Amino acid sequence: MSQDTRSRSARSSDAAGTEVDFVLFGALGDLSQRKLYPALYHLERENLLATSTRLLGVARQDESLDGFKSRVESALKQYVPGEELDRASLKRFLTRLDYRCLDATQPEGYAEIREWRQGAGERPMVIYLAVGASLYGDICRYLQDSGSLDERSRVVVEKPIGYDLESSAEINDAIGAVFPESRIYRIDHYLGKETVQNLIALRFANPLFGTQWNQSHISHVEITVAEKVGIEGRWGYFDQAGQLRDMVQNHLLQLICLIAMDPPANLDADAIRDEKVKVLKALKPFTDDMLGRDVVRGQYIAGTSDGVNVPGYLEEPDANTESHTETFVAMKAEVSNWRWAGVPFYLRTGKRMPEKLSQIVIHFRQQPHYIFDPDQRALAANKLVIRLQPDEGIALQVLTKDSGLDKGMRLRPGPLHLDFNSAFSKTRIPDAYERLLLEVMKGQQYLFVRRDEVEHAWKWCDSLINAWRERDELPRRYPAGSWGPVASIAMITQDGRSWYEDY
Ligand SMILES: NC(=O)C1=CN([C@@H]2O[C@H](COP(=O)(O)OP(=O)(O)OC[C@H]3O[C@@H](n4cnc5c(N)ncnc54)[C@H](OP(=O)(O)O)[C@@H]3O)[C@@H](O)[C@H]2O)C=CC1
Ligand SMILES: O=C1O[C@H](COP(=O)(O)O)[C@@H](O)[C@H](O)[C@H]1O
Repeated sequence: MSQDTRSRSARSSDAAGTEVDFVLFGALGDLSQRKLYPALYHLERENLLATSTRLLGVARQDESLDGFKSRVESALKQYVPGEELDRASLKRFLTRLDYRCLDATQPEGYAEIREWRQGAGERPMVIYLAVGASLYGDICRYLQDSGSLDERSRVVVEKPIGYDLESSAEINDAIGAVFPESRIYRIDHYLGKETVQNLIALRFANPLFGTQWNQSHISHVEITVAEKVGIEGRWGYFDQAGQLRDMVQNHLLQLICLIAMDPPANLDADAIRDEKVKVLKALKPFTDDMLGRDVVRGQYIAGTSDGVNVPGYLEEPDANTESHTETFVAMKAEVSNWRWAGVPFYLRTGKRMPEKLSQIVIHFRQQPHYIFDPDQRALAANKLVIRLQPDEGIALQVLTKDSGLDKGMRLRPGPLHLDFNSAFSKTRIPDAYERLLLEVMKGQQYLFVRRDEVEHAWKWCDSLINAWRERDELPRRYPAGSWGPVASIAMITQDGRSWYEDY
């Protein structure tokens, strides 16, 4: 028996307590194919799905059960690396599947779900809404009216919830009319990423950082979430959203929360979420004078990606040639509280950048009195680089003496580096959705976003969106394959700083 197989069978008991049935709305959509089936397959392979667990796929297309299974199998072949796709696990996974064609906006079809659940015994039902947020309210209501739910049913909803504070409140009200907050799981998949989880461990398990984590010791924080991809056939959705709603309102603000929050009293979901809400409330609202100076919007034009010519945003399939939607945003944010006053949080995120890179850089302040070579003064500060993807890891840049007889006391910056892949090479780093689905099955909410978090995040983003609208601010152009508009570099250099570039 290989070590891998042994460790998988050793874990088979872990599935205890996770018996659920999944009902997946949006079962033929992009998210299900690319993320949800691969994640569930991996849980299957790791023996983390209870034997009794079943999955009912729901979508509008008329599809036979065999047809559905073969579409799921194709998705797995496409999105799971060949060496991780084994026959036995695949077969087990496919036998769990069932499919119903129904239009979620029509109440009649929901009796099928109630019937499918008959005989499920004590297994709670997890309803995963991988459909547009405008359908969430109807689906919850019709599930309830059809008698498909009980007091253990849980609902998982995808981001973005709404378009602004008002629309998100309407959607949350509609979900909340059926499910209590304790059974609503709002996904932000960044919270399931390994290194994001590690932020909590790093900050609150290491006294070294605990004492340094404030404005007395940190000069500024950078967060870069660069995507190499463009719109990938999602123009219809993306053009209504833009990068601010698609990425900043959720993923980047969650990262700020985890960096900036005070230590929670314990690891309970609400203890963590209470602290995150305090950060969101402390975000300094945008004022008119900050717009030109501290915020840059961009939209990509044609350029190259890996040496191949790629179209601009306005030339993508389905594009509207008049669109002013941003595909890039950079900004200087501030958390106005005791711990962080005066510490800029520089954020940037965009599509069609030169590479896929998500990282946080914490820049520590320099020593109050400097005694080394004056030419090296700019080097003399520690940086903590937290790499979310690719190559998950954490590196602390420290200064040591350059070795050699002729070097005197010259400084050399170098990393104390923890590379997750080599340090923990026996363990595959699970995808965020695997962890999140597992937590839903266990009924644990600490990696999910509470309603007030979503709403405070919208409130802050709305202030910026309204300001853009009032000023009729157009996005600046940047070529695909570049790091965004030149103005995003000027935004940080005006403060005597630069984006960290040791990729
Ligand atoms: N794709 C992604 O990478 C991400 C997506 N999300 C969110 O996930 C959700 C799904 O996105 P995505 O998978 O991209 O969307 P797609 O458009 O690819 O898929 C939508 C799915 O919903 C089904 N559907 C639509 N309307 C109905 C209806 N009236 N009744 C029943 N089924 C319906 C479609 O069924 P049919 O095919 O039969 O029409 C299809 O299976 C959205 O909320 C999105 O914002 C969040 C993060 C990332
Ligand atoms: O939620 C979303 O995230 C993806 C980026 O996720 P990542 O895990 O690949 O960093 C983004 O492409 C998509 O537009 C957005 O909706």
